[in-house]
Amino acid sequence: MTKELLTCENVSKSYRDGHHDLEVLQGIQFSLQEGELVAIVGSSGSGKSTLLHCMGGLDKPTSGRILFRGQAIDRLSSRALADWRNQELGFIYQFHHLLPEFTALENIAMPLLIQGQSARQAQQRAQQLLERVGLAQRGQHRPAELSGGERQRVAIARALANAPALVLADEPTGNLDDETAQQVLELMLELNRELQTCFVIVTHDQQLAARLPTQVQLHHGKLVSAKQAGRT
Ligand SMILES: Nc1ncnc2c1ncn2[C@@H]1O[C@H](COP(=O)(O)OP(=O)(O)OP(=O)(O)O)[C@@H](O)[C@H]1O
Repeated sequence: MTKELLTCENVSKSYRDGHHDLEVLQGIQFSLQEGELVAIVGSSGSGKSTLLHCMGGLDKPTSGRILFRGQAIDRLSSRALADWRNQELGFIYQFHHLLPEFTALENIAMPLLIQGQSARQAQQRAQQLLERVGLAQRGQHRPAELSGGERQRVAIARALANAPALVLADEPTGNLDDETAQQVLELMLELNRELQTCFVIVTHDQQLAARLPTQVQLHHGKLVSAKQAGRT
């Protein structure tokens, strides 16, 4: 049986633009199930990143609610929101956002240290994750010493460090050549199956989106379709 993980309930977001309100998201309504794999697609400026940021509690809807396992995240104090993000969410960005002065291993261990794990525990977990993403021998390299694909693998490992229920990825392959993008996508598909972690992947790439079982399409801030493979 599927269980609801996150629900966008009539989510709208607008920004003040001089004397006008710029409506970036309008009445978005959909639910993610535990362990689901979803693409958010739409042309540039359609509101994909804004929606992802609202889902991750990095931005607040102007109206509507985001519920995580039934609890409205906008009701959380900023401290509770930060704890929620730490425990339940992982983020992957187009540009890896790894800390340049730290090694791959240290970058992955960082969220665990912040959570209060011992250095030894954090290192062990980081090493396991490095092995899982195929970079067992690269732990001591700094981001500048890794290829673009390797950096994204480290970013994926870091996003999974806390064993989150939900990973939000904003154009995770947008900066990679086609072959590397395919490999990085395959890795995310495998990890979704293995760990039952829900992945939401924002992408411009229709071919990549077609590999995912569910696609949510935005057009000018409105949800125009939510397609599920194998369902009508
Ligand atoms: N902080 C902000 N203040 C004002 N306008 C904003 C802000 N953030 C986003 N916007 C506007 O909201 C709209 C949607 O932006 P968003 O980044 O969500 O789109 P996107 O679909 O992710 O685009 P892209 O694919 O190019 O990254 C754009 O018109 C953008 O200019």
